Amino acid sequence: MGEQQRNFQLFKRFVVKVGTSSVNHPNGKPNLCQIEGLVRQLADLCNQGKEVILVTSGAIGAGVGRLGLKSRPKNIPEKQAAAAVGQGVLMHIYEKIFVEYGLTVGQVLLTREDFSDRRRFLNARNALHTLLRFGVIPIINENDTVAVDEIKLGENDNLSALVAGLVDAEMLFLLSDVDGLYTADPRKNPDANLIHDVKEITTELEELAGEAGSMGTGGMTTKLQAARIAMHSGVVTVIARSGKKDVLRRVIAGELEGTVFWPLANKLENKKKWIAYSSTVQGRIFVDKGAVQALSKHGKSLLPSGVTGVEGVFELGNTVSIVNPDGQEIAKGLTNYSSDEIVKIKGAQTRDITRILGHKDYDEVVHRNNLVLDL
Ligand SMILES: Nc1ncnc2c1ncn2[C@@H]1O[C@H](COP(=O)(O)OP(=O)(O)O)[C@@H](O)[C@H]1O
Ligand SMILES: N[C@@H](CCC(=O)OP(=O)(O)O)C(=O)O
Repeated sequence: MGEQQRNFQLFKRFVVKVGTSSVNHPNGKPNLCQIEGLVRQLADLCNQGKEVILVTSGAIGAGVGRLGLKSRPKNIPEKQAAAAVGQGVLMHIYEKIFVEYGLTVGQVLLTREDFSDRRRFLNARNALHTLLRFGVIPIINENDTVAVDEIKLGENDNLSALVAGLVDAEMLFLLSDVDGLYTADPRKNPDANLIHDVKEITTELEELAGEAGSMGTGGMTTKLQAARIAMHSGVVTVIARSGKKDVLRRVIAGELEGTVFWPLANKLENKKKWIAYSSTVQGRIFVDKGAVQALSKHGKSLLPSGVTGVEGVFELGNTVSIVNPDGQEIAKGLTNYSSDEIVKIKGAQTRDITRILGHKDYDEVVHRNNLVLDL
């Protein structure tokens, strides 16, 4: 991607995420004008031969509206119930409007586990690719009715970035009730300025990101998390205002709209993308300074000799976090040995693994092909 070359017309596959604040009015009733405008734009992209995947929030909000609740529920069972009602309301509206444009939609409800379990991840990927092959527009939301806290993402920014990685999209839109990322929350600071381009998500930038408005969940914090995942996955991400007329067409044509997050030069290959952002970390492996050097500077695998400790209970093939002597995570990877085995072989030479464990399937605790640095 050329320097600041804002022209995305050649892109074929787009993930468009629309937040609660764009889909619902503050009372929870659907914002039909906004939904209609969005569907019209998505339909027009399809008419140009492009593929679109819609990630939509708003089920809980719509459930609140339909049930006539006074406010958004705080406890999980009520959120689950509101989502069960609201998801149907939402899909009914989308289906009705998309059909007017001659397009077919398919509902896909995902949970965290659909990403963290490699088999389910590949299943979801196959299903989505098949929907696209059939010319269907997948409409995705988190499966709020069954997703309890432990398996919940809780907001759709991260979900949409994982979906963009899952379907190998070229561009991710995070449509919200704000023009993009500002130097401060524009609701609280009217002098804040819009940032047009981001090439790296630094800690200074993260400090600019504030909380959600009255309806949304994640605010700018989760949008930056999503942008980081997308940047590492080679996906261009744009935060823009959903209510602006023809915003998708204008951004794609290269107009100076929203905040564009540019992908990093070295995008992660598929398996590493999954290790870094989708899989669930099951434990931590502590390493010494020499191992940090070997991994970070010389692209080596992690050998038992560099391991100083283990935390958590995990099995062969699980994802682990690799931690330096200062307690900072330096990498994630798939382990070749269980936590019990690593306790026994930590600090040992590879030639001693068989003597200690009675078997040796691998020299490396984590092979460099299954290791992701620069998270
Ligand atoms: N630095 C910032 N730049 C822009 N918006 C910000 C910033 N910090 C916090 N926000 C808030 O984030 C809100 C959008 O996030 P959120 O309410 O979660 O929307 P959505 O439902 O679209 O995901 C904006 O309305 C804004 O008030
Ligand atoms: N899955 C939830 C979305 C939660 C939420 O508020 O998300 P967002 O508006 O993207 O911050 C729903 O449909 O209500």
